[in-house]
Amino acid sequence: MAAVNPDLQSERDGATFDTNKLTFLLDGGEGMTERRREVEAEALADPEVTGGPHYHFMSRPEQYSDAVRKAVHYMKQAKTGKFDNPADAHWYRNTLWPNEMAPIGLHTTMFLPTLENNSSPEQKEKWAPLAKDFKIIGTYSQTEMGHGTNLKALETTATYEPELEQFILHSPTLSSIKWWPGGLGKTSNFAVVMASMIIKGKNYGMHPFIVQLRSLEDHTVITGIEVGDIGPKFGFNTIDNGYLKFDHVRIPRENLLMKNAVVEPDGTYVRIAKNEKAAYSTMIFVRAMIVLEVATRGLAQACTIAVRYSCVRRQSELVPGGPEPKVLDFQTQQYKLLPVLASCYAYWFSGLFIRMTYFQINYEIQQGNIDLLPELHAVSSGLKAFTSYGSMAGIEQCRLACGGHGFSQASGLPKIYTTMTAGCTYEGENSVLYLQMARYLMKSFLQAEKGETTTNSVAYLSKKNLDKCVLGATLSPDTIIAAYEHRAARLVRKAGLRVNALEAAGKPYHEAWNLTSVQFTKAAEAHCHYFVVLKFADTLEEMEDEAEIHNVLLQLFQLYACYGITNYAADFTEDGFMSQEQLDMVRLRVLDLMADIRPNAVALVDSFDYPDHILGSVLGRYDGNVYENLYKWAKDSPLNKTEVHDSYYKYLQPMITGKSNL
Ligand SMILES: CCCCCCCCCC/C=C\CCCCCCC/C=C/C(=O)SCCNC(=O)CCNC(=O)[C@H](O)C(C)(C)COP(=O)(O)OP(=O)(O)OC[C@H]1O[C@@H](n2cnc3c(N)ncnc32)[C@H](O)[C@@H]1OP(=O)(O)O
Ligand SMILES: Cc1cc2nc3c(=O)[nH]c(=O)nc-3n(C[C@H](O)[C@H](O)[C@H](O)COP(=O)(O)OP(=O)(O)OC[C@H]3O[C@@H](n4cnc5c(N)ncnc54)[C@H](O)[C@@H]3O)c2cc1C
Repeated sequence: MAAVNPDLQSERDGATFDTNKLTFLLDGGEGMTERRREVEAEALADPEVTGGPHYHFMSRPEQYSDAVRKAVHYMKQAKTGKFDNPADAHWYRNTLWPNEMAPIGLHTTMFLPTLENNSSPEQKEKWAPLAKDFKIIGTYSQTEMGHGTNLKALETTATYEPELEQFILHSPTLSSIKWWPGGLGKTSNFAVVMASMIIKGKNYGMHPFIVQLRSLEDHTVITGIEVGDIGPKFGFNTIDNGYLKFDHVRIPRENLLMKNAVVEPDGTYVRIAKNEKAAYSTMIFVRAMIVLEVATRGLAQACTIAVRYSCVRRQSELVPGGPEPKVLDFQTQQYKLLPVLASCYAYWFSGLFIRMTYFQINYEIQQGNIDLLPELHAVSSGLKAFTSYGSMAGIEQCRLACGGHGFSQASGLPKIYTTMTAGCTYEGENSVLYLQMARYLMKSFLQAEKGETTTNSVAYLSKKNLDKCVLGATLSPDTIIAAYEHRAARLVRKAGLRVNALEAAGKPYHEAWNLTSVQFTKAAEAHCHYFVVLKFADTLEEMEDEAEIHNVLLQLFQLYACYGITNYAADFTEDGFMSQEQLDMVRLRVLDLMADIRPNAVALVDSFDYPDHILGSVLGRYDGNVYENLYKWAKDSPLNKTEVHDSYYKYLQPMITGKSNL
């Protein structure tokens, strides 16, 4: 192993805390870290994982094909039961496909969970083992060319025919063609297809059906089905997002997944689920997972790259005539990166929270208690939107902080960005999800107005909030939380009152809502911001015996909160809640906190504990040996395989010399 760049080593030597211990906290315990490292180490030692062709030097068809090679490698091992623990499987896949979508990604994250959570016990017994053993490979096929958001408008029909006890799947229009599902184009042989169910002329809305798409013998497409890849995208090169068209394809009645609703042989429809949105359950699962597994990890990787590089990169002068400083010593560079680093930690703790909450509430839902479903739907929707947007913006900030080299694929940042930014759109477009949360906020506001107590994430709405901000220079968590509560409660109330006023002025509710929806998305964002601040503070409060780590996390918490206040200053000040003096103090504290955190910046990103293979970055290498590896990267570029490129003979030579050697 090459010696560590002294500029990076000195950073590590100067850290005030043990990075390992912080890693344990992030992973959820020392045992979890150890197990993750074991899984990663095994994967990293396997040439099938690390030895393939260079991702960036392949064409897209090659990238897809190589990802399928890896998928087969994964499936062979999974079949042995090696990855029966979901966490192990997850760590292994992250190492196998760093910042890439696996062609079987939808199989593991949506197809299998939908079979498990939406099937009757008999169906589960039939289908889940086939899927777990990869005897069938499936995807989740919901979105259509014409509709992704508005699920009530899905046009694919599943029309029941009692005589033959079959459903007939059909795509009646161009816009009804299924469009986007991952792994659909070339990889999957099965899909859960979401279609509007029609019985005796009545439309019962979207229901899940399990449908075979391709032969299990030779992968040829089943008669009546047309399926293919939708072409190159902004990113997601390794996955075949696909299209799917049905021409009166018949499937047995039993292929309706019947946990939530049953269709009897004579066509009688029986609803079982207490909540009519039960069929939406897989989306809640994925939204809850996106917060930590997509948004936060993408941002943490980008931060690792940019912070390490900023301690290796020397440029310009700080002291006139003096040596070139590390660029992280410029205050403006700290302002670019350290608030983003603080966001990473803030999102991480909310991600841990929503993951745990999802599993707890889903367990209750499976037992038939759906009381907390609206809370889970609202919080998972809001946090997905809030963190994916914050991460997208933060990754771009990291790229800008790396100057010219940030623009190279060698930085690893474009790949992280394009993979992560898709998370702002898929699984519910962010504005749409904020508006879902807003519905919940509006209801809670009305409850609070009636003097009822609101609970869980919206408990603060029925509390008496402070009229004046008591935030002082010590930035105690309680005063920070109170400020964020006040802001969110005020924005929710303002939006709620406007809806009421517009209605009172004669507007129908839907119009009043639309005319208030910008305010409501801002209120939802403010609510999420408060919630993330709160979960960070809760983590600090629950921490045991780790004074050094507590210290640096408290600084990050304060930086996250103060930076948020300065960015949304008007929200905190315009009603006279926070004074100009307090705002000025907060602005200065941001600068002080950056100076306090600066010596620990590298240790804070090291604590994320990403192996170089996962980062995929020359700039963010653990050893900091950036320049020699940038040079090597360039030499490996396919354009440098020959001294004179073919295009010279084809185009330039005839123009320059008037003759051609071809
Ligand atoms: C220890 C380590 C362990 C590690 C293990 C981890 C393993 C995890 C690995 C996973 C890792 C990462 C995952 C990333 C993988 C990413 C791949 C994803 C690829 C992408 C896939 C997709 O995009 S699939 C398609 C997704 N599509 C959507 O999201 C569509 C968005 N639209 C909707 O959801 C709805 O149509 C919408 C909510 C917008 C409106 O619905 P509609 O039917 O019109 O309903 P409304 O009338 O508006 O509302 C009626 C009431 O229903 C409530 N409601 C809506 N949705 C839900 C819901 N889902 N659940 C509950 N309730 C819902 C709504 O709030 C209304 O209620 P109200 O009371 O009337 O207000
Ligand atoms: C990379 C990627 C992977 C995907 N994978 C899958 C998959 O595996 N399976 C699958 O089924 N789907 C998948 N999708 C589809 C994805 O779920 C949808 O694209 C997403 O839900 C957004 O829906 P849409 O495309 O219809 O956007 P639209 O709804 O058309 O959004 C366009 C604009 O309209 C606005 N808008 C729409 N409705 C409203 C409203 N009610 N109020 C206010 N504004 C509104 C939006 O905010 C947005 O600005 C994937 C998409 C991507 C990009």
